[in-house]
Amino acid sequence: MRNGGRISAAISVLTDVLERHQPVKIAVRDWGKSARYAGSKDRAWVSGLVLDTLRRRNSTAQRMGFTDPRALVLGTLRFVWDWPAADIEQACYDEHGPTPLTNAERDALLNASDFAAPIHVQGDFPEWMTPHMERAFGEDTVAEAQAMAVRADVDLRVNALKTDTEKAALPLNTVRAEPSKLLTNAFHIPARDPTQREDSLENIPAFSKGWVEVQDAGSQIAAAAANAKPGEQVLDFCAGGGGKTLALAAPMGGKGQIFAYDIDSKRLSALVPRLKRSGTHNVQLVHPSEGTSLDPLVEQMDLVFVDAPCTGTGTWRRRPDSKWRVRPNQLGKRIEDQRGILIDAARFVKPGGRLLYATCSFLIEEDEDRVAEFLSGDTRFTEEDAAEAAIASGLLTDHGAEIVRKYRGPTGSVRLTPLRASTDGFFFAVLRRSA
Ligand SMILES: C[S@@+](CC[C@H](N)C(=O)[O-])C[C@H]1O[C@@H](n2cnc3c(N)ncnc32)[C@H](O)[C@@H]1O
Repeated sequence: MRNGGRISAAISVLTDVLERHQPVKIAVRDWGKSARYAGSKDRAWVSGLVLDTLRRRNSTAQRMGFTDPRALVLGTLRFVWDWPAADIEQACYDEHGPTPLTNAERDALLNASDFAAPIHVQGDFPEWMTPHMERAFGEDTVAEAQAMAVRADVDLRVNALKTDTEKAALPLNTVRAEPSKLLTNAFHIPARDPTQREDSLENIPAFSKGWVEVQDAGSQIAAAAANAKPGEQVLDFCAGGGGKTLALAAPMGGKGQIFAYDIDSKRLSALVPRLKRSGTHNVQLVHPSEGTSLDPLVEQMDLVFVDAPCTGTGTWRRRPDSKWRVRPNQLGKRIEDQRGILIDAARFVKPGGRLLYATCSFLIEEDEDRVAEFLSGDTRFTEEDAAEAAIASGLLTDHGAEIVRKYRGPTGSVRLTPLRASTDGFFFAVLRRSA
């Protein structure tokens, strides 16, 4: 496809996302079905342009003076992809390209000067979130938010059940993976350019052999802070697709037991092939819909891991559409969920055991507030130093240790962000039940 046709496709996909509230993946898939002539490179290009447009939606709208999908896509080409205005004008004359630029659009594209704007525009986040963002980040709000408005890097966790970092390094050369700066058992791949054709990570042999798993370094560090040990009894209470389950299983070396539970049984099914690929044999799935029950596990667990459902604000780099979908009432609903889940999950911790609370949200309302409220209602638990717990796993590099100590809050929990650590936004706290 010529670029003009791709730009038209991006405008139509973005219209579906913004006006019909379709997730980007679905909207691109639907467009791909109707555009049989489009190859995988075209789909990556269109999807990349739509995602970048969503990442910088507010600031691009401000520069363009319009908020419609066409203005946003054209503005992204100019202000995010750095296309000269003349190239955008030219692409409009390609076969299937968008209609020619209006004078107002041309003026906006030619005027690339800096602009003064409120912080939700500078930081490209929904206006209603301003007080929440400022509560979490204070004067760093714009810088933190801007670091969430770029493409995400990709991290790979080396699966100790199958290989080690040294052996995994060679086959990972093909995907430009570099050793992680934060973790000794991980690799880091700089954000991919959607205009370049690159191998899908899931097609590389190291992935299909179960040597590596795609997992953000923030998520890996939260799992490290749980310090799951061989022989322990572990409950992954919100196991979902099992990212944390697998990361907890690796240091256990097949000894002990992990119970993977999720209220949504369907989500657990994604875990089955992942367990097989990773060579993990000590995980039992607990499906609420199949009548299996957690009751026998009450007060029996050395470790209960709560990867709580949340607004997912920490993943805005990867899922920029979710940034514009989050609403105050959803935040309220998530807080209610987190409150109930913490109380429920705590029942399974044995005396002396630990409860790890994690979210992929940077909102204090979903993080520190929830931990503080839980602790005030259950005085058997006290908070420990989550940074030192992560370091004790032996999985952090010196730099990783420095980062978790630097971003440890006054009560011991840790919040990582793209700006602070080049990770997703991730929060984790370690709570210990008295013996
Ligand atoms: C952040 S996701 C978990 C991601 C997963 N741990 C991973 O690493 O891939 C949160 C999960 O909590 C589950 N959940 C929501 N409410 C729950 C509840 N009351 N009890 C248990 N799980 C719940 C959701 O179905 C969702 O899969």
